[in-house]
Amino acid sequence: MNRQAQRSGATGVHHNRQYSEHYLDASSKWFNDSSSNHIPPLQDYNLYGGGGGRMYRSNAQRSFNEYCFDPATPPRSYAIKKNANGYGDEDYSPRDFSPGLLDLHSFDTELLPQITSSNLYDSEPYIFGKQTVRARASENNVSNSLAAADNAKSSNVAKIKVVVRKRPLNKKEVAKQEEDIIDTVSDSLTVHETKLKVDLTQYVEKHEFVFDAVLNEEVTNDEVYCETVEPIVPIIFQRTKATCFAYGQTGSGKTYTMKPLPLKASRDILRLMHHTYRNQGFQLFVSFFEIYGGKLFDLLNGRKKLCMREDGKQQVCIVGLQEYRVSDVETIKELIEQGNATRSTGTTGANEESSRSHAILQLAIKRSVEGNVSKPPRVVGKLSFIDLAGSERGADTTDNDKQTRIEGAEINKSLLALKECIRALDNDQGHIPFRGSKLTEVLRDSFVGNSRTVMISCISPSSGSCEHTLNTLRYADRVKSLSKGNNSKKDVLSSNFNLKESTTISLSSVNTYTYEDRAADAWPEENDGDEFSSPEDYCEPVKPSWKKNEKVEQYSATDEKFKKPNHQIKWKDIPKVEPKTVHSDDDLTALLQVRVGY
Ligand SMILES: Nc1ncnc2c1ncn2[C@@H]1O[C@H](COP(=O)(O)OP(=O)(O)OP(=O)(O)O)[C@@H](O)[C@H]1O
Repeated sequence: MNRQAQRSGATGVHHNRQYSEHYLDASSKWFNDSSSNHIPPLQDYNLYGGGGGRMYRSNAQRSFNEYCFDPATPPRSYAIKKNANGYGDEDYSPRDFSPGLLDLHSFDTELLPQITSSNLYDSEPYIFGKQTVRARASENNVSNSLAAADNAKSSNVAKIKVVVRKRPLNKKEVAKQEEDIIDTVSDSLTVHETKLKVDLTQYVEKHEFVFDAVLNEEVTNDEVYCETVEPIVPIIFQRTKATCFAYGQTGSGKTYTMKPLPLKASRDILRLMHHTYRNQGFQLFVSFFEIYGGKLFDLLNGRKKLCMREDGKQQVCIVGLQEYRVSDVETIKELIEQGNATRSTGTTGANEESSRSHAILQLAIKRSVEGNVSKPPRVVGKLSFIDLAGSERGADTTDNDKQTRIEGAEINKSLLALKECIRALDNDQGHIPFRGSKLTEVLRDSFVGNSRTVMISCISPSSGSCEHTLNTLRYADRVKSLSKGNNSKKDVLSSNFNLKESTTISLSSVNTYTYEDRAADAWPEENDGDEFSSPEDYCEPVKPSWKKNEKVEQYSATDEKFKKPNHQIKWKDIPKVEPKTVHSDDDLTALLQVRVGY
């Protein structure tokens, strides 16, 4: 039984995979991939703490010490802590030692050149202790086959995967009697938008979307990790750069979703380093910085201002960024916590603890060239986590102060630049405007060359956020089209499918929630940061009126009309929809226009 099936069974969540013809190719790649997980179980890793593993641990420690006390590297103090299993772990507090280099500009950021399989696994830059040649040879054989499996796996991982995560209604939304207007079935979701006709009767317009995965409000952060990042972890050992980023309106759950992912990924990376790639000399480095107001700040070095440069090979270098070489999960946890605490947050009209910056946490796998430890190690692969600042509408910012509005304008400017890049990639344009913003310069890696990208679009289920939600989903849909190759005709079709699969249902007899009410309550004046502080705070979703309505059911997502996206279909009662809503491909452009008034 594959993991998906197990998960569905365990949680009762909806994830039964059904792929429409349109999406089978890319999605099934991921499906195949995630169903065959070669990462050894966590227990295997823990075993290294005792028995036969001890030799490895002490050897690893020696190797690490050798590195740390290399004359080229400033000496560090460190403390031995006991880990959960009672075994000693080097635990380097970020404050206890100076970081392991890194002026990225000062050395080659190019990926380590391709190493032939025999080279890779025969060479031993770090020869550990008293292992016999035979033992090493047999270990290398195991590593070879596991690594070969990872190689095969990496080629099956789609270049871009788009996942949508719906959060639960929060207390405030429930108190305002806002409804859950998002219906999820398998990998599709339907947004039920309440609208008014010219004669002021209400109707519901349905918008249907299909993505690589749709995660509903019951899905845990662990499951989000399994669906999104876990499949790309092994491939960063295969000379690949991978990026996971969260996109969505402020307060939609981006930080909540992104925060746990790097630590979970580090755990898997270390497990691979200590198991599949044991004795191969791979090293793990962590860096964490933010883009705030178009400037870069090092979150692991007292918010030191950083400088971004492009070298002759168009490689982006972040001058002065400090990286920490890490070898245990606890240290990574401390670093991540330190970085998160240093991040710029603020209160907006929409979220009390809003991230006002784009935060970028990078896990880099490095390896010394041909085992030459005297040279600085070179990047083999990189996994970047980007928690984008929330997108906002001008309408949401009326009660924000000037600083917050300027921040918002800057955020939207960079998100627009990102959209421009995506559009250019989508159209297969020769020139991709990566230089449009600092954000896109950093993200350049994610979209070119041998790269993999996972976009997690976070949405709120509430009726008051409907417009935001549709904007986010259309944006995600655009990104999704990139994963289908550069067949623009096909892309147009798939986009049209998502945009046109909407219909209208008269709700005048059922829905008493007026347009004016909705406009007034479009977004809470302020968001209580503790609204989700404990599981008890989750609110039992109110059964939405469209779910109670018989007429609505007859137009459900399983309707034949939805199954076959036939653009000749003439929907009954389709009113003239405001162009802003229908043709919102340029939502971010519209956002910027709103901001011109500043
Ligand atoms: N899936 C979820 N389950 C439970 N609580 C959630 C979920 N998603 C978000 N929340 C809660 O919603 C609130 C807002 O989430 P979060 O801060 O992650 O939003 P955000 O999109 O990062 O906002 P901003 O862009 O303003 O930083 C937080 O209190 C968070 O705990």
